[in-house]
Amino acid sequence: MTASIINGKEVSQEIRAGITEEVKQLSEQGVVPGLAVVLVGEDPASQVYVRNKEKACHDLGFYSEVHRLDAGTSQEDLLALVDKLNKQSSINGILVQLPLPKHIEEKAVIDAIAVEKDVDGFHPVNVGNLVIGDDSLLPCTPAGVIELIKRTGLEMSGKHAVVIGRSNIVGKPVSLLLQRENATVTMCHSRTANMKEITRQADILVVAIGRANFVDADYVKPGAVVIDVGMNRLDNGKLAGDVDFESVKEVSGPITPVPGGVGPMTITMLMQNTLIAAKRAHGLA
Ligand SMILES: Nc1nc2c(c(=O)[nH]1)N[C@@H](CN(C=O)c1ccc(C(=O)N[C@@H](CCC(=O)O)C(=O)O)cc1)CN2
Repeated sequence: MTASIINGKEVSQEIRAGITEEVKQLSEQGVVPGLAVVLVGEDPASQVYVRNKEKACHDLGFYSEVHRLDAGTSQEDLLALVDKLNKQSSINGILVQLPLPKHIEEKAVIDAIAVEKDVDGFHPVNVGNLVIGDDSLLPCTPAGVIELIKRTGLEMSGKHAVVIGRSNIVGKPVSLLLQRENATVTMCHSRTANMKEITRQADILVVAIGRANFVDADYVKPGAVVIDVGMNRLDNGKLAGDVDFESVKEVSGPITPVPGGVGPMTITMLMQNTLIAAKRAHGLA
């Protein structure tokens, strides 16, 4: 039997409809959420993502600023801009598009963003709050993964979730968020022995290993929910996930495609975080 497909675009639209409503209500109190996006250099994919963020702000009624800086911009100048945005009251969220050019230290820039404006959820204080279970701005892609699993109707509590990948921006935070939902979580990575034996026990399988079509049907327990966070650009220009969708969908339960699965959720959760940050800034959350 072929699995049902989890449509990330549709879920995004539903969430955005809710955000639009909240923005309308906030505007009656004179509050407009504001997002600043900073892009350094001309990476083509980053340019597309930044344009999409700008469009999302426009569509949802947010105030937005996009700062496009030369590839040769110094770290000092970038930090000065972040400092200025930290102090700007019309800005509730600051996002520095990654990757940055090699001469700029990513960590120095992330650490410089005010914790309450860190709508990427990458600042060490937000990461620490996530670890100890305190309120924090959640990283967008992992938050999107949890939202998509919820939409399948599967109760995560007590289920075995296996996460393939241990990156700071996806694997680690996703595993923490799954634990928060009371799932029993196992993490696998490039050095895991007998990976298939472990993944075949998963009721929920989240794949974020960065290798095109790595997971095939042999890795998957029949009926398991499969979430593919991979985005690999192939030599033919096409986008492939970390999951071999055609093979896996024959055995799995609900499954996300690439494109059209987790990807669209990333920008939507960013907008959600900016809304939360704006409400907190005005004592409304
Ligand atoms: N500061 C940040 N930088 C980067 C992040 C991030 O969350 N914060 N994530 C990625 C890029 N990204 C958003 O910035 C992003 C990636 C992919 C998508 C998306 O909608 N993907 C589509 C396919 C798009 C395509 O065809 O290329 C999909 O999967 O359907 C949105 C946002 C790295 N940098």
